[in-house]
Amino acid sequence: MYFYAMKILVTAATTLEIQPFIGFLEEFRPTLPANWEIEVLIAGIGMMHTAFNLGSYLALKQPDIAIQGGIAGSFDHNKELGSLVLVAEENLADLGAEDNDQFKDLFDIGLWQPSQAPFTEKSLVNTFNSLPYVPNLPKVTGVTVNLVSGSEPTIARLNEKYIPGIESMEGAAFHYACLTANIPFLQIRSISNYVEIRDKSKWKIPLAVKALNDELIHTIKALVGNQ
Ligand SMILES: O=C(O)c1cccc(C(=O)CC[C@H]2O[C@@H](n3cnc4c(=O)[nH]cnc43)[C@H](O)[C@@H]2O)c1
Repeated sequence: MYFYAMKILVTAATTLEIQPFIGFLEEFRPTLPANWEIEVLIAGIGMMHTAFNLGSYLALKQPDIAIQGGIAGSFDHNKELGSLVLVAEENLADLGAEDNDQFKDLFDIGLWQPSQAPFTEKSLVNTFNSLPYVPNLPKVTGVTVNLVSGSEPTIARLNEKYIPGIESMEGAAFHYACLTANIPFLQIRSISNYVEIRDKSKWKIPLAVKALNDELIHTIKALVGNQ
């Protein structure tokens, strides 16, 4: 017998990334406990689309938990393509000013303060620790960019400044929206490629999508099971 209601949002940039999960949900939804809802939002690629679409959704629907799933680039070449990570904190890694050959973010140039809400010491940290289930995955720092990194100087700069595990184009917008709206969240990423000089032939998108979707399905089943 289930006594409480639960609304869960699963969001991704593209349909391609979570198509298998969408298929699973069609069959799983009728078996959900009464008063449970699981919805999918395809928010679009990049921070602008994610911030607007997710912000609008959260304001209207106010889910209890939000999960962002997506593929990502790994800075760590020891991580296998198709492996999964949980993003513990996010950084906006290309919002700022160029000072000759130096990049300065908005904290460096004093336009933002390191602990202004919802930041914790310059990062968008997932500070929620009361979710009923958290996947047991390696926790990493994410950087979010508008321009996918594909040159040695850029990769070196990001490694030095943020010590990131992964790079995406939406993670920081997701953390920002959920922290601001006070909605507990998880960002699960599956490694499709290494962050390196662009060579799309080396990307393993189907492998990463399969791993991501298996994990999303497992996470939803665990959340329902842990109610
Ligand atoms: O063709 C390209 O050069 C290209 C570059 C980045 C992403 C794509 C995609 O088709 C996927 C978009 C989606 O993937 C995430 N993603 C995956 N790997 C990376 C990365 O190394 N750096 C940043 N983002 C990445 C991203 O979140 C996008 O939503 C094609």
